[in-house]
Amino acid sequence: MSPDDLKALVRTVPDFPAQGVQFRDITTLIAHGEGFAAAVEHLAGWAQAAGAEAVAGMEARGFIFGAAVAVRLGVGFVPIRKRGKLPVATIGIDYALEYGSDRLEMDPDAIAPGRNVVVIDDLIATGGTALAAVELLRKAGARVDHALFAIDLHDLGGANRLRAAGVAVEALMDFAGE
Ligand SMILES: O=P(O)(O)OC[C@H]1O[C@H](OP(=O)(O)OP(=O)(O)O)[C@H](O)[C@@H]1O
Ligand SMILES: Nc1ncnc2[nH]cnc12
Repeated sequence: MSPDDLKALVRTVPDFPAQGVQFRDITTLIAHGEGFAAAVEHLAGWAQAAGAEAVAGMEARGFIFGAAVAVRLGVGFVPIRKRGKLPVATIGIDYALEYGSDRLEMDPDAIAPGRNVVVIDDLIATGGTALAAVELLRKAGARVDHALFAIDLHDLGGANRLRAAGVAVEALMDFAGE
């Protein structure tokens, strides 16, 4: 399936979770077996070309694509969690979202220092989540040079913010970001 075919599988829900936000919903994409597999295959190709030694994904939607790509490549998966979920001492960072703010945490033992980790999420909007994940992984000693997304809301500038932080960015689909 081409990226245009995949784009047609994404549902747009107006005014969720706040007035004026066009929510780009992957539920309909991942419900489609062939579409989900094709999206994972595209992302896995990029992750392999980036030399991924591990994949990191952000709770919750980043787990869906990130874990699938990790299994596809036969590498480990690093879960970047929302606040208060991990049973051990964590490193954490507060960050702003298109529609609110939150905190990401990770177990510093989840990745060996020096490992080449590729960050994967369903979507990049402002880039706040992905930048926080990159910062956390780097704090844990990982090398983070690549981030991959199913969807880029390009008007919101997140991909360029990541590039300014030294991270190469690829996305399967572009959507207007309002
Ligand atoms: O580029 P940003 O402006 O940071 O926005 C993108 C993030 O927002 C969504 O997650 P959300 O925090 O809504 O959580 P969820 O995955 O649990 O639904 C999405 O899955 C990304 O992680
Ligand atoms: N517009 C949007 N649609 C879906 N997920 C998002 N995360 C941040 N902005 C989003």
